[in-house]
Amino acid sequence: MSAQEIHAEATDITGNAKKRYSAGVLKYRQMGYWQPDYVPSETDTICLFRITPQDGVDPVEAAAAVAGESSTATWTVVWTDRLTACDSYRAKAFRVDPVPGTPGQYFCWVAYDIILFEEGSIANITASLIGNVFSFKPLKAARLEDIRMPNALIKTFKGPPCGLIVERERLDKFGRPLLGATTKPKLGLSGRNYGRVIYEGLKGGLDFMKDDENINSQPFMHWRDRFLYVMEGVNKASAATGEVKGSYLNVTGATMEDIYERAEFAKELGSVVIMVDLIIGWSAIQSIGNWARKNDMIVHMHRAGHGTYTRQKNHGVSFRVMAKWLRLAGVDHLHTGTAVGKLEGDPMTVQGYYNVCRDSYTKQDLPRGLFFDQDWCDTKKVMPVASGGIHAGQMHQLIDLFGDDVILQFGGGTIGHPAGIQAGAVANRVALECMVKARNEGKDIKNEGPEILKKAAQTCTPLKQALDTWGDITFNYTSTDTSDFAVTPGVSA
Ligand SMILES: O=C(COP(=O)(O)O)[C@H](O)[C@H](O)COP(=O)(O)O
Ligand SMILES: [Mg+2]
Repeated sequence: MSAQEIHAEATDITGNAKKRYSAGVLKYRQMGYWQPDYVPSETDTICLFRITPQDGVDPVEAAAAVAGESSTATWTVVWTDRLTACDSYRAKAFRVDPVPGTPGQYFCWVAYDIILFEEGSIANITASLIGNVFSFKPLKAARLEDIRMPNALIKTFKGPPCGLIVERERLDKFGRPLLGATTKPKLGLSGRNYGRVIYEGLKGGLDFMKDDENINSQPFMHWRDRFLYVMEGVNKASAATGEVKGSYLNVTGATMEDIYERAEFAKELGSVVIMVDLIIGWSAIQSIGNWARKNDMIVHMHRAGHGTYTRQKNHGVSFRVMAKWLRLAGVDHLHTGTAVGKLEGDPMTVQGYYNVCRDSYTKQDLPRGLFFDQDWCDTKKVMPVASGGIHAGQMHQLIDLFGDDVILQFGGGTIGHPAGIQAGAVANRVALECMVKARNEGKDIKNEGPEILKKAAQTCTPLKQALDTWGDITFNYTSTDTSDFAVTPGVSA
């Protein structure tokens, strides 16, 4: 059946109210969820889903079902639709294209009226867009690839409590990426030993230290102990270096009451930053964002667990969508990948996540996985965090890929240094500063980077030791999540 025939059939049925609302089962496209002539309005949200229909299921009907199940539909006609402005409330699938080079998969575009979403609530948006529809039997798999949210919806969110511009002002650090490190081992250190690691890292030249994702309040170190020793380390290092220093105190806990109690104590101790993990959930993230806004606190967001649903290309949600929602929900830092480190990340796809965090206006950029223009309406910018298996020997690649507005975090790549933690931090700071200087002088750091590092190492033993230890370490594996398009139509590569 051609698109015109499908459209004619749907119009015929929707035009005939008796037939449309007679009890029984109709195809989703006959119920009005497929409208190939629909032109999305300025206030619509547009989603791009990648769908894999079951064998024998018509892709157009599958797309209509996605629109139906993520908005108003159920499996059969219900007369109560007629008690509503159902023509507006229905989401509309309006375009279906085969995924290039991937038989059996289709991209489908679905438009949602603004009336469908509660203002300022990511929980509500996700309940529709990545809710029941992902378990729908006629689909083998589905993935929310990208989303365009209208200005009217964007303006209902408060966004990052601090934002990257104000963060730099509070820290008094400009013109270079910030440096951090995740404390290792992840679990098991006592409070006093933990505080020592914090001091060493900051004193050696890092701007931030960081709690790991799974450290909360275990028997080996209760949270108050951790906070007290960490802040002792932060204060001593600030005094010794004359720089503002911070350590992301992980306030993640079992309940919102625990989270608030930990955040209040972090504030009382004078910390500039707290941390939460994605696993606390959307409502908790928005709540801690509100708390941070009131208390002038930077919120660091770790994203542990996202790979369970963002990594596979055929099912789940793209991290670019998660990044858009997290920016609106209200976080200041967001782990967005390294491309060169130990964890999943195709360089172009990862750059797409960075753009979503830092753009004032995101332009369509298919090679980076960005399907839509997105106006951020002056929502503050999120500081992206590159972390996971990176070391000083990759400094040129990291700066070339991500620029200055990024936090580069070397956990093992600081604490595993053969001459100790301070030496690890010195190596990273010297590698960073020599690379920024070279770039500012107009050097081609992408190609000359290894030489620039080698030269700096002649007068910096810790950097020499870092390069000798890790210089050859790479993680060259095929990425799972890559773009389906080499170039954006109309834009030369
Ligand atoms: O502990 C680390 C990194 O430690 P190390 O520097 O020793 O590898 C973080 O949990 C990862 O960055 C998370 O991954 P992502 O940043 O991709 O969410
Ligand atoms: Mg970790």
